[in-house]
Amino acid sequence: MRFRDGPTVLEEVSFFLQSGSFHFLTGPSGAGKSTLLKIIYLGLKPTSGRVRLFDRDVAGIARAELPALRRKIGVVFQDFRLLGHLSVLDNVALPLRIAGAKEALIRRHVPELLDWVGLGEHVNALPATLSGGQQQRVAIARAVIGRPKLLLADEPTGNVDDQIAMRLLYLFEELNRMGTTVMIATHNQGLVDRFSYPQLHLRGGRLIGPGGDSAAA
Ligand SMILES: Nc1ncnc2c1ncn2[C@@H]1O[C@H](COP(=O)(O)OP(=O)(O)OP(=O)(O)O)[C@@H](O)[C@H]1O
Repeated sequence: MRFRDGPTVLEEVSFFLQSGSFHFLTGPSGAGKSTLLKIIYLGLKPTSGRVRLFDRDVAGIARAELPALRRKIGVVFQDFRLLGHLSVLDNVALPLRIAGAKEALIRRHVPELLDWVGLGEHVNALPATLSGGQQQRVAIARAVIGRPKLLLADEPTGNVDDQIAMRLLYLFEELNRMGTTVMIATHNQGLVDRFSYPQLHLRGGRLIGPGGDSAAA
């Protein structure tokens, strides 16, 4: 993967995420973690190579199919991408509303989840009135509320203290137990080491597996 005339950012990155698996994507800042997540989310087209998503070669996917495919993916970007004119509750409810969920279910589940991520007192707030760490948790709640097939989270604990970071990891574990494939990009090695999930480690644009071998998972 290259950006215009820049250097190669990802090279010979090859791996397979088993459905229902949980992986950490680690590596130093600038290693290409965000770029890889964006490629998986089909937000970036790699300059070479092939991507298969949900057993389909993405090269054969029509642009019109992308929204439906992306709805199967919960994603937490580093810039959160919250809708500024909607309350916290309405931001988090969005995937459920798009999926046609009943309002009564939304009113029950969304506040419950917001409570779990420590935002129970902010359900009616607008995102701009929250701190960065709080906005990040809104983005996380929105990513998990619809129980996606795949969860991609980019530094989801980057702006919170240790206690909340563990709570968020438990949330991802719970989602994984219910069948979601999870991939968490982070350079918080201390947090990663508290869990025994496999790590895909990016260094110099290449993937180093748990045993130090190139690629494969
Ligand atoms: N849109 C872009 N245009 C040009 N270069 C880019 C672009 N996006 C990323 N890069 C470059 O690609 C490399 C990898 O960036 P990326 O954001 O994927 O790293 P990262 O591992 O996620 O880093 P961090 O942990 O700091 O978020 C960096 O050298 C970055 O400058």
